[in-house]
Amino acid sequence: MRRGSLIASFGYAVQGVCYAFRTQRNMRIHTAAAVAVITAAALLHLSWSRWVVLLLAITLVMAMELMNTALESVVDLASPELHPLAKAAKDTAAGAVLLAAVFAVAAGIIVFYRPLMDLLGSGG
Ligand SMILES: Nc1ncnc2c1ncn2[C@@H]1O[C@H](COP(=O)(O)OP(=O)(O)OP(=O)(O)O)[C@@H](O)[C@H]1O
Repeated sequence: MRRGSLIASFGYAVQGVCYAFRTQRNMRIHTAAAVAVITAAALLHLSWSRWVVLLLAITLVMAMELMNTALESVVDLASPELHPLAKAAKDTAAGAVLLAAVFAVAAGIIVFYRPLMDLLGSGG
C-alpha cells in the first residue's frame, strides 16, 4: 500500500475534483449554478445565516456529484458489461444527486424569496 504525506493526499483529492469537473457535464453545470448563486448572494448582501444555507446546499450537491462520479468509475471497472446490480448502483447514486439538487433548489427559493421581494418592493 502506498503511503503519502498529508500534502500529497490533499493533491490527490484536488485531482479528483478536477477529474470530475473535466469529465462530468453535470459537475460543470453545478459549478456554473454555484457561481451564479454566490454572485447573487453577494449582490443582495444576504445575512450570514442565509449564506450558510446556500453554502451547505452547494457543498451537498457538489459532494454528491463527486461520490456519484467515484461510484460510476468503480462500477465501470468492476462491471464493464451490463448487469442489473451495476444499473441499480448507478441509478441509486444518481438519485442521491437528484435529491440533493432538489433540496438545493428549494433552499435557494426560500433563501432568496424575501431579499428579492424587498428589492423589488423598494423599486430596485
Ligand atoms: N454496467 C451497466 N449495467 C447496467 N446498466 C448500466 C451500466 N452502466 C450504465 N448503466 C445504465 O445507464 C445509465 C447511464 O450510465 P452512465 O454510465 O452513462 O452514466 P451517465 O448517465 O453518463 O452519468 P453521468 O451523466 O453522471 O456521467 C445508468 O444510470 C444505468 O441505468
